Amino acid sequence: MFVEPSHTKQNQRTGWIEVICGSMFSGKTEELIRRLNRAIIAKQKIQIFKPALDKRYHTQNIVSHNDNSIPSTPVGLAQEILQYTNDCEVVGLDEAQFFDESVIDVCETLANFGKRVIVAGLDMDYMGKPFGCMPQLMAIAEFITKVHAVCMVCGEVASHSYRLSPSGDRVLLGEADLYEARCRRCFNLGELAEAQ
Ligand SMILES: Nc1ncnc2c1ncn2[C@@H]1O[C@H](COP(=O)(O)OP(=O)(O)O)[C@@H](O)[C@H]1O
Ligand SMILES: Cc1cn([C@H]2C[C@H](O)[C@@H](COP(=O)(O)O)O2)c(=O)[nH]c1=O
Ligand SMILES: [Zn+2]
Repeated sequence: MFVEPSHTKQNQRTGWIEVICGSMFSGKTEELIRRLNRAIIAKQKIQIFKPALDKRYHTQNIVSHNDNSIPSTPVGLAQEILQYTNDCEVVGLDEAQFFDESVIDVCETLANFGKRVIVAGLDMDYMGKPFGCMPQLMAIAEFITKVHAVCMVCGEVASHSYRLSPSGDRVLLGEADLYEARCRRCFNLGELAEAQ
């Protein structure tokens, strides 16, 4: 389990970036909420953001597949985050794969200002390709946690998000009606069957 480093000297604090990545249903949002709740217990000021396009479950809150939730601010552009984060110590971002590419500079700026930045997002899309700015965010992060789901076909460790619909759009919001967590083998077998 990830244990956060402590900010020791108030006036000499360094910031950092943490990335939580994995497939759908792997527990990214749960882990983000867990870390943010611990920051709240530690009496730190937090701000949480999600891309405005992600309106599943709730327009404001971040909600996990097992119904944990925490209030957030939806933003259209990543740059808007800088307007809300002046006096906070911890910044959380969910569904980071959907943010525009300025999210990389925004995270770096926040960390350079001494803030703890926790970013959760899908590392791969439904084709098994790196998703949005997640590779760049992982490159600049101090800490990366890859979480895993359970393969819905064989029960092994799942790293992939298998799309059950024929849509070829990269962005297709949905839940278990449209996606299944799968291990590498079951993901590849599914792709193969579709191609035949
Ligand atoms: N195939 C699966 N593997 C693991 N957890 C699953 C699966 N399907 C549903 N879940 C539920 O999803 C929860 C994780 O949800 P969440 O944190 O929202 O994941 P993510 O943000 O990675 O999509 C688990 O605690 C579990 O209750
Ligand atoms: C793989 C994949 C997913 N999406 C969408 C589906 C969901 O709305 C979110 C992921 O949510 P989660 O919290 O990680 O479960 O992303 C998509 O648009 N395109 C994809 O390729
Ligand atoms: Zn499998």
